[in-house]
Amino acid sequence: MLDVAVARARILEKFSACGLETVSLAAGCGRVLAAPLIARLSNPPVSVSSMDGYALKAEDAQEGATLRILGEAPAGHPSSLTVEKGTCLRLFTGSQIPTGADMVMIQENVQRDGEYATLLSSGRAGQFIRKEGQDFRKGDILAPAGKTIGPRDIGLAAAGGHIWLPVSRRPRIGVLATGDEIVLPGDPASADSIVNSGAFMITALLNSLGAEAILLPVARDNAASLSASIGQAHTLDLLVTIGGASVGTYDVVRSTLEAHGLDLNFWKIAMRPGKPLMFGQLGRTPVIGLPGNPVAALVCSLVFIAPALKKLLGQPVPEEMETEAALLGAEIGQNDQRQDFVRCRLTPQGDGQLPLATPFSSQDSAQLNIFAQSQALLIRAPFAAAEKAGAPCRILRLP
Ligand SMILES: Nc1nc2c(c(=O)[nH]1)N[C@H]1C(S)=C(S)[C@@H](COP(=O)(O)OP(=O)(O)OC[C@H]3O[C@@H](n4cnc5c(N)ncnc54)[C@H](O)[C@@H]3O)O[C@H]1N2
Ligand code: MOO
Repeated sequence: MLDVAVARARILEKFSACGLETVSLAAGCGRVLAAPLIARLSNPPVSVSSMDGYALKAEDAQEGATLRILGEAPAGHPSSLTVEKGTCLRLFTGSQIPTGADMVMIQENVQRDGEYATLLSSGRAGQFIRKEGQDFRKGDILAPAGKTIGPRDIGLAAAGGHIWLPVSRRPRIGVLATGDEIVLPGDPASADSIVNSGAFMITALLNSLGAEAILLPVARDNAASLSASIGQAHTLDLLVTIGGASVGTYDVVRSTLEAHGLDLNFWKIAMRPGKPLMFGQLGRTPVIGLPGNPVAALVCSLVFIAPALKKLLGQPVPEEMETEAALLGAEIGQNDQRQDFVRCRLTPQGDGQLPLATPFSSQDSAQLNIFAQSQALLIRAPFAAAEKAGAPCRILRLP
């Protein structure tokens, strides 16, 4: 059985960026930038006031000084007047700073009497002025290629004068559940039916990570039924099958894929859950065969498909799986030859201490309830020795 890190590397080397498209700013949130975002404007484009008040010269800003008010300039209505010594201009938050002025006195510190303003405090040059380009300047890099665009990036892009964004195309990933016993959620079910939780869970995960996951119709455990969906593989960036990957008489996924020309890269890895994982290439489309047990299917998706998806999106992928440090919340026995991904609770600890990772007593790979309550997977290397509570360990946080 193949080592998990080797399997991950063999999968990742077969993936590369799947292409670009242009989307409107309004549709950009959650997408991945395909080129650096360069500011087309400065922000603010001119120096503006950050308060409601009066623009004046710092040399006049002495407590008790009385200045003549030249007029007013609301935001969006700049004044052509020049502030000379002994004068000021009424303005508001966002108003352009008029020529000649180099500071703003807030209105709370001004007593107005008709055309005259008496200062109730002193001030200094630059006070309450947002200088032109203070936030960013035309030509600055606002966000690098590969960044997932969030709501704050949308604001930044808008302020930088962008209405169209170059983004990575959302990779099309077909998710194909297989099995005679599989029914759709809500469908009439007999006592021996199993609801297709797997495909819905994987589709949700992949969509949340930036893919366009396509829930394919459930295929039955026969070549004819599987062939209908396998025939669509060339339209996809990745085909993911669920179930039928093990050694049972009705596990026909691999043989049917091979009949369609699958170039098998590997089958079976030293991982729990996830032993029957399969990987190969059908023409130009990579195919990942996930185990049927839904927990195994999702754990394999996190470990193998999530980084492959990053590559399809043109994002950098660390060479090794990204794990975090934690402490064991309970003692744990010696591991066997499979790298273990143990469902556990995470308990935060105070004083900058690492969280405690406590395994659930049942680790059955069909138990979705325990899986949903788990916050992390405790990772145990093949043949890891027994450990006492409090020992350092590595975890993978669950989304
Ligand atoms: N003799 C052996 N038996 C098994 C082995 C083995 O090495 N030797 N491996 C076990 C392991 S590990 C796993 S994991 C399972 C995976 O087998 P398959 O990938 O062939 O999956 P199925 O047999 O089709 O299904 C397993 C289980 O999961 C249910 N299932 C399938 N698809 C879905 C879905 N979309 N949503 C929810 N549940 C699903 C299915 O009904 C079965 O109960 O094999 C072990 N056996
Ligand atoms: O992949 Mo299986 O879930 O190891 O039991």
